[in-house]
Amino acid sequence: GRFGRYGGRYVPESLVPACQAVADEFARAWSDPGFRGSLAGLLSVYAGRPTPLTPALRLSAELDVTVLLKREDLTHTGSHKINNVMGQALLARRMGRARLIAETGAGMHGVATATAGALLGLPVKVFMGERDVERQAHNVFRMRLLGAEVVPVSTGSRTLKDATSEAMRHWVADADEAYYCVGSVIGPHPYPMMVREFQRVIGDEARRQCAAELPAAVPDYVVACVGGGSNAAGTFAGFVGTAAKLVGVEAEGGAGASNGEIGVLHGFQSLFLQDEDGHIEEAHSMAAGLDYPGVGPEHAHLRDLGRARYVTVSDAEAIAAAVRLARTEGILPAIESAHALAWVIRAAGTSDLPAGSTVLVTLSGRGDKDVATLMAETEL
Ligand SMILES: Cc1ncc(COP(=O)(O)O)c(/C=N/[C@H](C(=O)O)[C@@H](O)C(C)C)c1O
Repeated sequence: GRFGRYGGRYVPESLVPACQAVADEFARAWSDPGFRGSLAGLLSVYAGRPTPLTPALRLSAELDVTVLLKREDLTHTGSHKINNVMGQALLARRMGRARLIAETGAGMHGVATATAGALLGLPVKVFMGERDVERQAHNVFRMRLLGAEVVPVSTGSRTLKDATSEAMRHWVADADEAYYCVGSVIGPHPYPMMVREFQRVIGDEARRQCAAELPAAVPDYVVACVGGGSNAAGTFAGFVGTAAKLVGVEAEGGAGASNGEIGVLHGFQSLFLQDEDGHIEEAHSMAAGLDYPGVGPEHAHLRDLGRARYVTVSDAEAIAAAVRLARTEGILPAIESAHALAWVIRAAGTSDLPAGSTVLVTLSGRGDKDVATLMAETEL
């Protein structure tokens, strides 16, 4: 359960059996063709996979780099979160669990969990920071429409960090009946590895699509935004064995991999924003999905190995990138995904991203939930 020095399982004794039960069942399920077939079937007929790899022709011409967009915004519920939740919900049913617990920040993971609960007939309880309940109201309504109970969390910074802590506290109290559905490559072992495995469908598909469509078969760069890091980990998984350069883009205000120090939170050791006393600091990102003060352990390890590079972009750069994609390609990305594109726009034509390069960018979600934010920030 480790990625180099990172990862592990730093949980209270009372959670060890629950985490081990998930790890054991996942190992069995992941080598069971029946489970794999059920998951692949649902991802196809229900979640809408495979997602397209869309050439952004007008934007590519403007930037003089070839931009290919991996369209996780086109999955059912509108983000990559559905990939992970379908796997975990099937696992929960296989384990005979009676209900699902989840944390959410941007609400997309909460919506995906509520969706899977409705599909499989499992009650869902989603913990969400009060600040996020306000700024992602669109998704709170969707969760409730889908039959989930949304529990506002009013402790701490009232965002994702506190929602995750509250969800884990609740799981301790209900570990026999409830299954904790983690939304990113964070948490105690096996979650970071398991969520990466559920999300690697992004990278595995993209690898095949690049092999079919690119003369070089592999893009020069693979870029994805990083909150906890699951859409990036899934995308990178398809290319880590190739020569493609991997770039994770964090929010300036929530950059665990870029600005963090080693620490422990939410059951795992990784890189977290912390003060000199080792207290985990609050993240400050306009993007609720990136508003996390740490990063998944696999990314911390990839950074240490030098196999992936982690950069940050500002709120303003992300907003400008979202509007630019809308106007050059007719695609309104989630503000989280716009962070990945913002780095491509900044770097295009420089030694970081030379003219003529081919770059694959994962669009982790669609921007419906962010329309109010974008309208408020943009003179239209
Ligand atoms: C559209 C979209 N794109 C990217 C992210 C960042 O999550 P990762 O892919 O796990 O880094 C997110 C994260 N969303 C989570 C959520 O909706 O609850 C997030 O807030 C937490 C699960 C970490 C997202 O919604």
